[in-house]
Amino acid sequence: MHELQNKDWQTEQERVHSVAGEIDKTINKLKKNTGSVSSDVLELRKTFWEDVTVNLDEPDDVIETAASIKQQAELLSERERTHKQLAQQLNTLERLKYSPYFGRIDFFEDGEKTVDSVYLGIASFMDQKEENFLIYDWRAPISSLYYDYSPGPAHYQTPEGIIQGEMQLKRQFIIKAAEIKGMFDTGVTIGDEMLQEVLGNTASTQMKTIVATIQREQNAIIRNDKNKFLIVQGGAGSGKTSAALQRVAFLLYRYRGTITSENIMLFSPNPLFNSYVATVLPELGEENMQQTTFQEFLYQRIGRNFAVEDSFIQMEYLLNKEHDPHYQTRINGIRYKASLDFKNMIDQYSTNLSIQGLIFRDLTFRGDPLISRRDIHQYFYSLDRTISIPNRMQLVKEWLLLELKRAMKRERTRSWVEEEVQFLEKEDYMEAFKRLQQKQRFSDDTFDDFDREQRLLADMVVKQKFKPLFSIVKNLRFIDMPNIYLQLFNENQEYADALPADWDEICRLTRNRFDEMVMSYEDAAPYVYLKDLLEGRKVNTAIRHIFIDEAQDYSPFQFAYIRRLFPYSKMTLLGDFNQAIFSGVTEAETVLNQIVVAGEDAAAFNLTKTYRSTKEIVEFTKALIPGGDQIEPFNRAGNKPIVTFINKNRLINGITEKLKDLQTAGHQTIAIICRTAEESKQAFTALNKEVSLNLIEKGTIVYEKGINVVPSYLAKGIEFDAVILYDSSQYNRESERKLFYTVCTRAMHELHLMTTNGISPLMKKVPKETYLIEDID
Ligand SMILES: Nc1ncnc2c1ncn2[C@@H]1O[C@H](COP(=O)(O)OP(=O)(O)OP(=O)(O)O)[C@@H](O)[C@H]1O
Repeated sequence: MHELQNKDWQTEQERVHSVAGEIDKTINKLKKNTGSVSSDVLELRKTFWEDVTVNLDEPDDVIETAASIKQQAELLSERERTHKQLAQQLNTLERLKYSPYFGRIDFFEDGEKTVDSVYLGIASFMDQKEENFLIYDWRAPISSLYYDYSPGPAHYQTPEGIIQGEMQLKRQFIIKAAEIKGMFDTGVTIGDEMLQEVLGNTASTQMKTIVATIQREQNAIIRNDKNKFLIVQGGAGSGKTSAALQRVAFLLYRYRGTITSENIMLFSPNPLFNSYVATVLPELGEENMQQTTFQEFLYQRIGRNFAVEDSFIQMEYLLNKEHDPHYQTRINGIRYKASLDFKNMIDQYSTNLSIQGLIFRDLTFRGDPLISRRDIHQYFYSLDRTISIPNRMQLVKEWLLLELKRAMKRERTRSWVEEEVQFLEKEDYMEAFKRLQQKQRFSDDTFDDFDREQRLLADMVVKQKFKPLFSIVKNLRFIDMPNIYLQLFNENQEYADALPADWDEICRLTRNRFDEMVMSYEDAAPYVYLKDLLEGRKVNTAIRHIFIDEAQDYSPFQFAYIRRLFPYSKMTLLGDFNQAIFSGVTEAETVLNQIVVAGEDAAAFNLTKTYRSTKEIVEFTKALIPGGDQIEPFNRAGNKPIVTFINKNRLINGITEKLKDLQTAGHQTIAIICRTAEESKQAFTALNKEVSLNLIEKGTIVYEKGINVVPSYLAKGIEFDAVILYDSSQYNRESERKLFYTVCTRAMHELHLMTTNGISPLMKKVPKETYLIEDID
């Protein structure tokens, strides 16, 4: 380091110490406040009832008591809120004290006399007089200069307009425990050195923030506040998920006061991924957004009677059951049910249902029909046709509830009731006695009392027996949804202009599955969509921004469904059509390669630089996919991928040896990726005798450092230091190319492909110089 640098380093280090000292002062002040607020909260909780005047003598007193309780509760919740905010602030300050900032820019604004030095960190921090920013939040308008420009002319956007000027310096820091560990003045992009440092680290089982090294193309996605729809296509490891999460943080900052983490929802591929990304926002001092998986979201709407398949069961079928006689029909069905054509068919069908064709269920009581499906049908279609179907369903519901009440009255005097009363438990008698007492209906005449009690007990018996019927009616389960849905699967149906060639077969297969009470994954969204059209479902107005990660796994139909439920929400879709592993097998359309938001306020982004894997791994993986030459690796060196020929009998031994070598080389998260869940289980059982490892299954919520055995489709979205493909020769169908690409791109530093049956045909076009061959057969 030459002298100037040395001097700079010293000056910067002094500033870090001084800022950390200031932060410390604020922390101490805040701690005192927090202390008093938390003792307020404790005290309020303890004395809650002492401070409330409870008097229930007169109606007026009751009202006053209620008001007094409400006031006390409001006071407590206000204090609790303050406490939470203070705790959050303290948390952020502690982080700032450890590492106050990661970047500095010197900006000479046009028309000003002095240069501003702007230091960027995860949150803003002002001096004690609250006059100057010692740290700027990375999301502040001026901070975008850091991500968008290298020294030279630069400008940034503020709500008031564009600010022009010249950037004179751009500097990056690595600061830990208030000590500068690294400092780089950067030229063109955000420091190669810094990225090298970050990306060269070992993989973590939780995703990390990238605020210090966000790249310009990523910044454009993160800060976009103009468009309703953002569609991001990006290669494996190009930072789509990272961009999504930093964008959440940006939106929370940009719209603070109007939206909170409660108003943002992320759809992610599985629960494991949910927990993988869960630490990013808290690291940035923000609360996590709402997280869900599409399945979870959908399945709340399907009755409990069905065995509901998830996308993983579907995937297992697609990978394992190639020789099933219905395989091709199922695939054709999946493809059609993913399309907007099918949605149009359902729309047409539902319009027709307004006039005719709805099917209802009998309401039966003690084995006899109480209200027949025909009566319900008649009642429904006697209602004014201009009333929407959901509104007519509500009217039917009200009518049925009345009918049930009438029927209940009739039943009370029937002999079965009297019989049942005999068998009531002692507790039921006590209950009846209590109720009579409450109603003060006991008279002096004990004979009358006996009669009254009997009537009340009869009431109780009847009510109990009618309870399930009331629940059916209230939940609209008198609509025979499965059969209404199945009516679509009719060879002569007329709701679509063009049907798939083997429509008859698709109909048969769909009906058979329903007969077995199995809801296939491809039917779930269409079924719920139709159900919503008939029953009505309130649209969600609380969610203002939706993020869909791994968007390539959503069909246009599923996306249309999500849009219908969140009509007021802005949406960011991120995905990679080369990782469309489900539609890779079925060739169904995905939301990413069909323009589902054509003609709307949408912006498209294409991320071609990739950061996860070493240059050598990327050179290999990009040759696996069409158009892969556009993918540009970040320049980080490592070993070439190794293809290992091995006899099937020796596979477990061979992998065990590799695992030992990889651990010796310091790799902390190692994945053995198998093609299916079945293969994962076998591999796990065999390897578990040799080394300590974990098995990841579809219900797995967190994964640990160490060695993990994981089925291909569950590895998506996450990354490992080293990846061993259990048997790469098994990826041999063209339809599994995307799956093969997805699993190979999970590796950050090392990729090993075991093969028991020659080189996978999917590697035909991969240049030989991009990998090494090892033969331990
Ligand atoms: N600007 C950046 N600075 C530092 N690291 C980055 C940056 N962008 C991406 N990365 C890192 O690259 C890796 C891949 O990022 P991420 O998972 O967001 O990519 P992705 O596009 O969602 O990948 P995939 O489609 O394969 O799931 C992560 O380790 C992430 O931290």
